[in-house]
Amino acid sequence: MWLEASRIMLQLRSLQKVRCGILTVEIEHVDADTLEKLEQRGVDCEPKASTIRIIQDKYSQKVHFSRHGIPLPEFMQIDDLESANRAGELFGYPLMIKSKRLAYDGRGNAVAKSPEVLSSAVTALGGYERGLYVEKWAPFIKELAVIVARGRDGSILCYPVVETIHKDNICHIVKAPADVPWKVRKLATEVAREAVSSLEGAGVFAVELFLTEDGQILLNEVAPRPHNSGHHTIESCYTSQFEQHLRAVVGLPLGDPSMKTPAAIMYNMLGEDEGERGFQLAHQLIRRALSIPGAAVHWYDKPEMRKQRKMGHITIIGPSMGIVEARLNAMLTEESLESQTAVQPRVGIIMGSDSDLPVMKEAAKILNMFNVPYEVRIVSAHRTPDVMFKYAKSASERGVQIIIAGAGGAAHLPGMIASLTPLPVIGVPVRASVMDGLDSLLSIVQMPRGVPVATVAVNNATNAGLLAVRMLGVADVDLQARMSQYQEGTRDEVVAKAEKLEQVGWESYSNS
Ligand SMILES: Nc1cncn1[C@@H]1O[C@H](COP(=O)(O)O)[C@@H](O)[C@H]1O
Repeated sequence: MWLEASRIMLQLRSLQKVRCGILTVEIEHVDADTLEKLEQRGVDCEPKASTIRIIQDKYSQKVHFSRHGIPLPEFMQIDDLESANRAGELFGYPLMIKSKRLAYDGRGNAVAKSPEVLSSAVTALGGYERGLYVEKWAPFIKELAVIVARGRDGSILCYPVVETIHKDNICHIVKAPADVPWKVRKLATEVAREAVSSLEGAGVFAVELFLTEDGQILLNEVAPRPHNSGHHTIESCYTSQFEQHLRAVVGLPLGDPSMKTPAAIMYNMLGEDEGERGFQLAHQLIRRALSIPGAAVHWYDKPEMRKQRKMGHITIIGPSMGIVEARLNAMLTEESLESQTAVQPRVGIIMGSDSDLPVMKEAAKILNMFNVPYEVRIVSAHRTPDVMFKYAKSASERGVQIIIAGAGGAAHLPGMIASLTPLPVIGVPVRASVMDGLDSLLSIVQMPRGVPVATVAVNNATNAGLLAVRMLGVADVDLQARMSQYQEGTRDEVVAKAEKLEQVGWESYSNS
């Protein structure tokens, strides 16, 4: 049974497009035979009554979640103008009016900015008969989403929290991971996990959330299926949401949901125009995407092109969010990628003054030797504190992975930089004109607990460069192999010198 299940899963995995609901495997381009086999193998191909109610009726979904104590915007059902007005008085305006059923991609939602426009907003949604409810306006600063996988045995795994950026109520861009503090990511994951734990069924669920200004996470809704906010996982995670869904439904162990690349952006290709013109515009974008590093194009091959219709998506992955954003801009603006990402340094070499350059250039020489891209800047903690602040804050976003900071005298630069960035900082005490560099050494090495600076010997920027290469080597097998080679080289040099000393004796060795 197990082998058969994995065989079916592998067969299904190779399919381009799989659409599933909870315990529903609705697969396009798959012969009835495979579906029959799934059923034979115990996969329910019909949704369960208890879960379908939650899927189809969003009001019931909200009632369900509020009963389970999941944080939600306040909501209530409206059946006529009287109850709608009552809701307006209770929640205030703007008031979010939602259709209970068939609401997706911005459809089935309307905003009433004042009591006067309540009726027209309701009419636009198809009237009270359609089944409506209202929600208190959630003053969110970001929309987040978490794909949660739940196995047949109830095991649960969460994908990284993403930020979804909407345009005209339609998902436009998904950024993975979301640029929010760690504690917000943790809270969002907890809320998503709780919401899915309260449901029945196996599969992947997309949990859409609001982040409010005061750091609260509110649940917006749960889509019980693979979702647009999880498309990036195809390229960016060890297990894509589609494979995960099949694993969950078939009853196999869930796969690793973590990201295998530091950053990803999913861009939805929406129809820009009707018909042929729309196809031409989409194909121009695809052409540009094909020249962008890390970009993967997914075209859904829908027969008809309509304005604002999702026709496909493009996922771009890369070593940092800043770099992925630059790639996206290059794709959308037709500017050359070089002008957007002229330098993609992995190491930043900074120093307090140009007088430090004769020492600090040795770090650059090492990075040259190992072909590690770097940038060199003069940033003074005392003379240009604002530049220092900006540099430290933007470094990680721009793809810098390690900062080597050198300074002399009251050498506060490495420590201050370390306090402003989560990146590792290597400090180089530069010997200034007095005290033989002891002042610089102590200023850099005596950091308070909680803010580490890896301090090398006075004036030894060579070691700072080598340490940076070793750090990068942890996740770069090529670089690590080259480091071993370098170490062998230094060893051979010493052995050769020792042999020579033995052969010629110390006197002629010192004179040579
Ligand atoms: N501590 C400090 C703050 N800003 C610059 N420095 C350091 O002061 C020393 C002397 O700098 P200058 O030669 O520009 O006077 C340099 O080592 C430089 O890193």
